[in-house]
Amino acid sequence: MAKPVKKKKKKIGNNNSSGGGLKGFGSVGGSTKDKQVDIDRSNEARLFYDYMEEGGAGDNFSRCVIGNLPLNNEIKIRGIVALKPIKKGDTIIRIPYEQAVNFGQEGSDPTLPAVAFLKDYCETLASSSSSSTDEVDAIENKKISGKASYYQMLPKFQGEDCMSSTGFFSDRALTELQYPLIVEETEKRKERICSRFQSDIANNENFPKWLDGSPIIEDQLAWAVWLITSRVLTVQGDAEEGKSYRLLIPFLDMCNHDRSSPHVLTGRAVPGGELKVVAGASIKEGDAINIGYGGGVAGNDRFLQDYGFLDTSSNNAAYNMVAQQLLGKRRIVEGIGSGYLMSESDRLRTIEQLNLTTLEDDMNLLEEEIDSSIIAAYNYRIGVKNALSKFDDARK
Ligand SMILES: C[S@@+](CC[C@H](N)C(=O)[O-])C[C@H]1O[C@@H](n2cnc3c(N)ncnc32)[C@H](O)[C@@H]1O
Repeated sequence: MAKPVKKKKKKIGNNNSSGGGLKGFGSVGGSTKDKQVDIDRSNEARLFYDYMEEGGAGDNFSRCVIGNLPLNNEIKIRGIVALKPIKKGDTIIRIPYEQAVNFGQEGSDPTLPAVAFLKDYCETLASSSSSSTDEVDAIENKKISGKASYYQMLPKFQGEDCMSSTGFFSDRALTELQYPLIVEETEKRKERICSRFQSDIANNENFPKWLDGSPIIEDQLAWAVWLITSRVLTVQGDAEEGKSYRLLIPFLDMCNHDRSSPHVLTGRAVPGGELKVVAGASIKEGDAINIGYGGGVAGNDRFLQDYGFLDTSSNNAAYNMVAQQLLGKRRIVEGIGSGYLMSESDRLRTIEQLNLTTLEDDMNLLEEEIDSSIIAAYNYRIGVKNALSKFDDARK
């Protein structure tokens, strides 16, 4: 009897595949190389692509993949890169709603979704690698599968990325910002983390353990809060329901920020829905697929607290926004005083702090400094002072 012909499952990462699969793994053409993009060919990434394909999102990887992209002349960061030209108006990324992780309705306290995330993260990774607590071993032996393969791709606890947000700054680095409202909001967020940790985790014997079996510590909740503020998107639900939800959207959450990005985010948090990035301009092979964070209205006060980097795109627009707040010409977007103009007393005490050193002093201090948080603090106050002086010059 003839053997039944088995339908071969198309495997992502197979270099011979055309269309679907991960065409780019071995075959990205010249321009990607010219742009110095290293495509992520790790086992971890392949397992993640398999998971996405199983959930119906495999077509994305014929258009774009994860790579390390040059951010400026010095460093590269992980992001999404185009594998082929994409026309304006075409879909770049398309993720079924069912593959997103929904942390409930939008709200101003990030510790709530962070607790939900931390619980899911620990449970998902524990059940996936139950026979091994060693992450590397688990990946190499392909024990990581399903959603765990996505969680495995997230920036790690105590990794460099999260340490650059103000929640992880030393007291000295916070002081060096010369910006009291950031210091106060950071402290308020830390207090919230502390009380949420006590109420929902420390005294809850049913809360899952960390990956190595030890009880969860407060710093792990702080890391989860940073993951929420830096990666979760607020997406509207059903049009009639009128609610918005906080979604962690695999793959789409690997797009970096560029204020001038023309690409558009669309979609709804509804069963059967799709979350998309649509090309707002034509894309060339090797281009980074960036999106604009913070709805285009967030300044560097928010970027440093929520994402852990300073936005210098679009002629330092993110610094100009902070300067406009300080001059009473722009409302505060989020955090302390949200929705209002900065009070006169807050403006005065901030300007007083910024006047403690001159721009020249700051540039000299920056040159000597090696601590990355203090470097970020100096860069922040230099950026704000430069923006303030531009407005001053314009007034003269
Ligand atoms: C939504 S994630 C984007 C993907 C992320 N690079 C990754 O590897 O998972 C947001 C984080 O990426 C980094 N990031 C995004 N855009 C950036 C930019 N323009 N400059 C510096 N870091 C950026 C920051 O660490 C930020 O908190």
